[in-house]
Amino acid sequence: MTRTVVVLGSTGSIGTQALEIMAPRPDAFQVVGLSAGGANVDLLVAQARAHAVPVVAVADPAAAAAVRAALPGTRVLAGADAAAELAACGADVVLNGITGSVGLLPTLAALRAGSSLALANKESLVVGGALVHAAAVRPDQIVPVDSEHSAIAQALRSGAGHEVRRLVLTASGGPFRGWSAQEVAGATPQQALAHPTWSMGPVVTVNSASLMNKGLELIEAHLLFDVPADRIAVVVHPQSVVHSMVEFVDGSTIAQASPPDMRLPIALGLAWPDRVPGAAAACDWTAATSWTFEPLDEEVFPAVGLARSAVAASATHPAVYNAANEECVAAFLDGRIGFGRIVATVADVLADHAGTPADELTLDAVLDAESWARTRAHEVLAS
Ligand SMILES: NC(=O)C1=CN([C@@H]2O[C@H](COP(=O)(O)OP(=O)(O)OC[C@H]3O[C@@H](n4cnc5c(N)ncnc54)[C@H](OP(=O)(O)O)[C@@H]3O)[C@@H](O)[C@H]2O)C=CC1
Ligand SMILES: CC(=O)[C@@H](O)[C@H](O)COP(=O)(O)O
Ligand SMILES: [Mn+2]
Repeated sequence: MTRTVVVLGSTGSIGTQALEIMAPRPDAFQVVGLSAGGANVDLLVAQARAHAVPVVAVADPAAAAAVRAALPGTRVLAGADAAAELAACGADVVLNGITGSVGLLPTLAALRAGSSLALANKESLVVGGALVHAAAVRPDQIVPVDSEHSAIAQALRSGAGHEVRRLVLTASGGPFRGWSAQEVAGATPQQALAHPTWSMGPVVTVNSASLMNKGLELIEAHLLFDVPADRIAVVVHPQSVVHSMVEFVDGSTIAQASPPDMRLPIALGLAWPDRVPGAAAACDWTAATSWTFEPLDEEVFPAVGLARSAVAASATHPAVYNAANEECVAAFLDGRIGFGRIVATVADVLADHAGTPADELTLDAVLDAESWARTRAHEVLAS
């Protein structure tokens, strides 16, 4: 049966790969909506034409006007709420490939509309926490696309929840693996954007370099799989072939392995629970190869430890962790601060946050915490 699919963030790394998967498989997928910020109008227009998409949502109003002019006969939604409006259309699958916590309202809208949510936008789950689960109208509605969480979801097909001892998230270690704290503090944007194994958008790439990505993923795994943070380990695996593991109570570990290629977890997210034949290449077992694993240097990379503290502190600390980081990454990429200030500032902002208990969590509390964290991050950076 053909699935109708909305792609949010269609012009980004996740979005373009999703369209690449769906284009040659019209019997399996029909693209019924695209959304983007508006920075790449020509690409968005080309995508809409290539897939004969009836509705396009664009956050930037001026870019939306340009898209409307280029696509007569196509419905164009414009403005900050456009992605959420599109996400609410009731498609079979909504792939959220937006970057940043601006993806929260579209995530909630897709779930409330009953769509299967193929979730690459980890930030929306991290910041929304229990509110995201509460928006779901049926079990298993959220299908992880993040490579580690897709790996865990696949490994969990092998055993019941009560048999799980712990989850083991793999981390590439990023471009600064093995560097001293002093060297990391002085890293340039060019160095931070040179990921050793993955080609991704700029924000997640910088987050990989600071290990903030792994901190976000620890919170994401805790929320997705309902496993306490102290039963989620992080291990550095520089080859990025083992995408994560589940350790079971009898000492067995199930790992998911494939060459680093997001088309595999994206395709599985779109077709879940089915696999898409030929989505990506498998490991080549005829060539000599080595996989290595090493502990994370938590002194040089304190971001994962900070994520654990954020989960323990209150229901809004994860939103603060993410929002402060988003502001710092933007400042770093603009050349306004050094790399070393990113995680240090997130730590300072977290320490200043009063927090909201889990039983008092509301959307307003999350949005207020985010807004406070962004302001506080700028104050810390200016001080
Ligand atoms: N890339 C990867 O391999 C992986 C990514 N992820 C996660 O997936 C998400 C997307 O990452 P990635 O594809 O790398 O990011 P990119 O920066 O490559 O793409 C981001 C996309 O979001 C769009 N966008 C930005 N703001 C808005 C908005 N307000 N409304 C609608 N769309 C918007 C951008 O549009 P425009 O072009 O107009 O700016 C673009 O299409 C992130 O959460 C990331 O952490 C997770 C695992 C792997
Ligand atoms: C491909 C993917 O899922 C990214 O989130 C990836 O995890 C980044 O790599 P590291 O954060 O492990 O460096
Ligand atoms: Mn990941």
